Amino acid sequence: MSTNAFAPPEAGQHGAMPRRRGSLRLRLSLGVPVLTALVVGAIEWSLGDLVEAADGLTRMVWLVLLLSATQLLLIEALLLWPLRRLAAGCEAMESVPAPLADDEAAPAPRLAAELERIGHVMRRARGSLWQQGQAALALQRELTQQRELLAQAQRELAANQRELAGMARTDPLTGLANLRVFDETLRREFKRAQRQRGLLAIAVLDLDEFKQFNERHGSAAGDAALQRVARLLNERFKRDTDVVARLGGEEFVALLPGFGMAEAQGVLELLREDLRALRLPDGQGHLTLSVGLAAASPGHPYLSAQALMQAADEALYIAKHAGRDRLSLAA
Ligand SMILES: Nc1nc2c(ncn2[C@@H]2O[C@H](COP(=O)(O)OP(=O)(O)OP(=O)(O)O)[C@@H](O)[C@H]2O)c(=O)[nH]1
Repeated sequence: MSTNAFAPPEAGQHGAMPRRRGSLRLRLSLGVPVLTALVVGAIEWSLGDLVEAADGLTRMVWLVLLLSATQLLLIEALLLWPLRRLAAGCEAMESVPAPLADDEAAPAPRLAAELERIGHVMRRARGSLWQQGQAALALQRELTQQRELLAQAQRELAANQRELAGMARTDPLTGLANLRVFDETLRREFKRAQRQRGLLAIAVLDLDEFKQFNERHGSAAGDAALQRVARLLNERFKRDTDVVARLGGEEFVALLPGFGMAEAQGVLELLREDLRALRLPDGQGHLTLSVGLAAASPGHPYLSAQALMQAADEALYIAKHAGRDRLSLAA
């Protein structure tokens, strides 16, 4: 039996097992009587005279002893010895295999090559993982940049929306409220004045002969002049309730809640003085204003906001036709 209990079975060994079991049975059933008879015969033949001389009982005892000894030997040889080998084999299979001796380590070169191959695959896998990690980091950086760009775009969009909303309510050249805002405010303040039996004045202001100014000094100078007049208006009408707007071209309007004709007239005269004092660039001379003023009060009511506005417009028309650079009061 091999010392290596884990050695693979030799070819055909499994197939031979049933035959070996059959052979054992044959040996036990046929071999034992036959061999016993042969052994007894041989002994009787070799001890012939001695056996012949013995009496019947002694001969019988002798034969029984011989048979028993022979059968014991045969059972030992044919049955017990194979069983012992089998038991030894099973014990060897259950025990821990002994380490391979150096001369038994034949697969070492193959094992080393396999380990080398596995190491190579693991190094490649590690390199691939590192590359994927780098790619993920680059993607993360890109994502952060895109987020910053998106946040920047959102800020710009919000600013643009505010600007657009502002543009919808303001005159782009002067920054004053536009006609739409003025109309809303006029309707609101007129109703309030009616409700509270308060005062409400409207002044329509128009620069005189601005066409000539543009022709002499250019439209850029005209734009700058319009901006300076707008600043004067803002400075002069600076109460929270005052609203100054550009109606278009060189025409402006001031809505003065709580002011009657006298108060509004006083402020407008100051404004005309401001304009006279305004220093324009060399050679541009000075600007003058024509103003039409109308005021609603409990003693002088108007039917509607439009009627009040129309009265101020008519007063302006009178001021223009009276020679310009003056303030005209609505009747
Ligand atoms: N530079 C500049 N000029 C403008 C603007 N809007 C209108 N104007 C000019 O203002 C002038 C207005 O001319 P008119 O309506 O005849 O009025 P005016 O010359 O002031 O004459 P009166 O009002 O009768 O005194 C025109 O020449 C327009 O081109 C603007 O935003 N910028």
